[in-house]
Amino acid sequence: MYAINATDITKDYGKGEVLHGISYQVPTGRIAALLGPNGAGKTTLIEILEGHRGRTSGRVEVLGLDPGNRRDFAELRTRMSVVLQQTMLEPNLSVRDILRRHASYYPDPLGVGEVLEQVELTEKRSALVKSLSGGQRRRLDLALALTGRPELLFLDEPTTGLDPVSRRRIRALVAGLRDSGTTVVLTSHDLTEVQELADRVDVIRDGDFIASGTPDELVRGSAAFTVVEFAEPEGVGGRLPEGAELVNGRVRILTDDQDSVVERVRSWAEDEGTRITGLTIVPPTLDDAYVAMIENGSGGRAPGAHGTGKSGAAENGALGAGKSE
Ligand SMILES: Nc1ncnc2c1ncn2[C@@H]1O[C@H](COP(=O)(O)OP(=O)(O)OP(=O)(O)O)[C@@H](O)[C@H]1O
Repeated sequence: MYAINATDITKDYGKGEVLHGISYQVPTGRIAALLGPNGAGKTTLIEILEGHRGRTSGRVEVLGLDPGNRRDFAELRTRMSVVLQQTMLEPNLSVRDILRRHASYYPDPLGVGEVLEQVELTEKRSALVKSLSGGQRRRLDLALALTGRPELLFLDEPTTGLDPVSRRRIRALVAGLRDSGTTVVLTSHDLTEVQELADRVDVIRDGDFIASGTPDELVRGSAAFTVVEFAEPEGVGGRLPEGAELVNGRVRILTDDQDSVVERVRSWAEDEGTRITGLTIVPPTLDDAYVAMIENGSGGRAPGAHGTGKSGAAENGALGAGKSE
């Protein structure tokens, strides 16, 4: 079952296509992250899915409804929520009043107490909106989005500007939503957050998908390397293992096969009659993989983990985005 099933979407604002016949699927109850550089087409796609922007061509089903159809859109508004990066709220209303008013727009809203508890803002229920801190304000945005018990939630940079504790709380909240069956579409430039939360990631560039998969699949399939490092051994006269470089007193080797590098380093040390100390092995992160992907184009080391447009989506069961023929 897909919460979102969009095929062959094109968008032309009048100066040529910015989305080139792309397809995008999000299974129900998953957290899907949409990544891409500035101007890639993320907002355009998301707004088409939300029904806030028309498409030039293609088919879109969101919760089984067409957001481009006026009647379907009216129903969708009661079943999905959007949390934008910045929201305008009346500064002189209290948290409680703003939530009460918002609840009146939905057929079966959560109670104000319940939703405040969910976002851990209960102690601020009587506070005015203008008196909230940035993190508290972000939690109020989420509370508003959750009030209508959405089946689908679009979240734009949910934790930007928050302190680490607030960030962790919001991430836990989002993960909890998924666990209770809500589908979440996340746009974030914080790839640690994406790696932690997302069940699947789709990367868009210049209006086409260039990679799709789980965070692990994208990391494994990328051109990003594991970094093997150890302290520069004494008494080796500046000699280093093959492929190594010296960086700030540490010997560094970049590899996509850490086991054979570690083996090679061990036998090198034996031959040199020295000991390896301070060995660290740091696997690539989604951040590394993403940067490699954007800088190198769509090429990767593991075919099938990602690919261009249609092939990436079609060949791997975990994948969902691509360009349809
Ligand atoms: N209203 C508009 N009129 C004309 N062109 C637009 C409009 N909105 C977006 N575009 C163009 O469409 C392309 C995709 O823009 P979009 O905002 O979807 O990218 P994005 O991936 O969300 O970027 P960012 O990360 O910077 O927000 C860009 O070339 C942009 O200039």
